[in-house]
Amino acid sequence: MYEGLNVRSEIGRLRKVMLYRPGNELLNLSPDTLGPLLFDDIPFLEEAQREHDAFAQMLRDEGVEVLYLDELVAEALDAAPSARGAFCERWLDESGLCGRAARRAVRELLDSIDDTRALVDKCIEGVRADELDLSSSQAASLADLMLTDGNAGSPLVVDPIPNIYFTRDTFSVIGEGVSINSMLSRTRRREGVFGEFMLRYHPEYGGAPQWYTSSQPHNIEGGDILVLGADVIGVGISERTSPAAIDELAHRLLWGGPVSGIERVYAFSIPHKRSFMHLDTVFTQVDVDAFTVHPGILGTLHVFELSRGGRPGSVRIRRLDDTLDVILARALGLDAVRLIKCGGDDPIASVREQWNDGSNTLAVAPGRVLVYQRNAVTNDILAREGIELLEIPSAELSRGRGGPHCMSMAFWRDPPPRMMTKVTG
Ligand SMILES: NC(=[NH2+])NCCC[C@H](N)C(=O)O
Repeated sequence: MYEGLNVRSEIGRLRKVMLYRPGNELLNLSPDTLGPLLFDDIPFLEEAQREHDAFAQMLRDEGVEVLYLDELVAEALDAAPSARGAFCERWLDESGLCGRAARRAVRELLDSIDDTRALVDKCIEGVRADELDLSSSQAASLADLMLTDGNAGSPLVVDPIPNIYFTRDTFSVIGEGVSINSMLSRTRRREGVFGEFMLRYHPEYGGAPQWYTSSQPHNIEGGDILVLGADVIGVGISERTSPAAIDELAHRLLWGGPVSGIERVYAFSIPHKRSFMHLDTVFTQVDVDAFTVHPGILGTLHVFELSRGGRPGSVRIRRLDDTLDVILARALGLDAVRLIKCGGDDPIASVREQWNDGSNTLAVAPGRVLVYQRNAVTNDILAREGIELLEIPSAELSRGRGGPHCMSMAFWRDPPPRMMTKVTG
């Protein structure tokens, strides 16, 4: 049996996590590209790195092994003789480069980098025209000429991949397998290449069962996937995740070849707007029976429960329109859960702090969570509710619109003290 990954809750003691430390890709952001690259501002890189290092150190101090995405990808590329070349070609296919000569020149640039981790980081950083040996005499097409003459309107020939520090999104560990997600935006689809190669070739993590693959046509993003218990997950039907993708993921989890252990999938319909970008911006679990939530989600929700139907291969869908606390209690097999409102009852603090990921927390154990320090109102309330907080400095990291949960992909968690598997009602 495959034994590299194991996540069966959001709160069991965290043993291993994958992060990515923001790098030079943030220096290739410019005011004109912020929109398509899904950033709201340009972070000050040095400070963002200091904050990220503090985040990683807090995790290590909690006994968590911290892995870095670019290091894992480099190890994977070094593990198989043809992997590096195949990776470069796949990355070039996704790069948006059109000219043949430009593509050749970028490939030469990549081939000139000996160290594999430096190659991976270069692919994340983006490529500027002035780094290439590409004069108009070598141009092989109109697309090349536009680049060499500086007519393309940007000094970059390949865009950076700035959202890669949100390691939650491009693939998701569910049980012992992964969902390799199919991202909605062009900029984030390019992140998929890194996870894909890592999960194919890495000596330890390659070969995990795949519950979804990025070649499937429907969009799904990891921020919408919450592993609520050993046999139950929640998925947001959101701007980024389509109901058709949830159908396919659920079918595979419930009926697929390798046994996933998943018996129920709860699909939560959430508004299609930036402050509700993913399910994990709306709520995250902080204790066995407690969640921090965006107050905008209180009220009746449209939720669907997917489970195995009577006939082989069929999926039963039950519509459960109810409030979040009732649905989560049902999903976890508890009599009740506590919902702790981001920003409490203050309408301004609640939207301000939710915008800065006040309800996006990462549990290292039941009742012990990492939060952004800047969300002081929410943090006070969490502390009063008995939650132990580890506060991450967050002036710069938060500008990418993601918090501790988005910035981490759990690889291994111990089972929580009480496995939550029973359906009530
Ligand atoms: N799991 C999350 N909530 N991730 C946040 C991702 C933020 C990123 N700027 C985006 O728009 O895609």
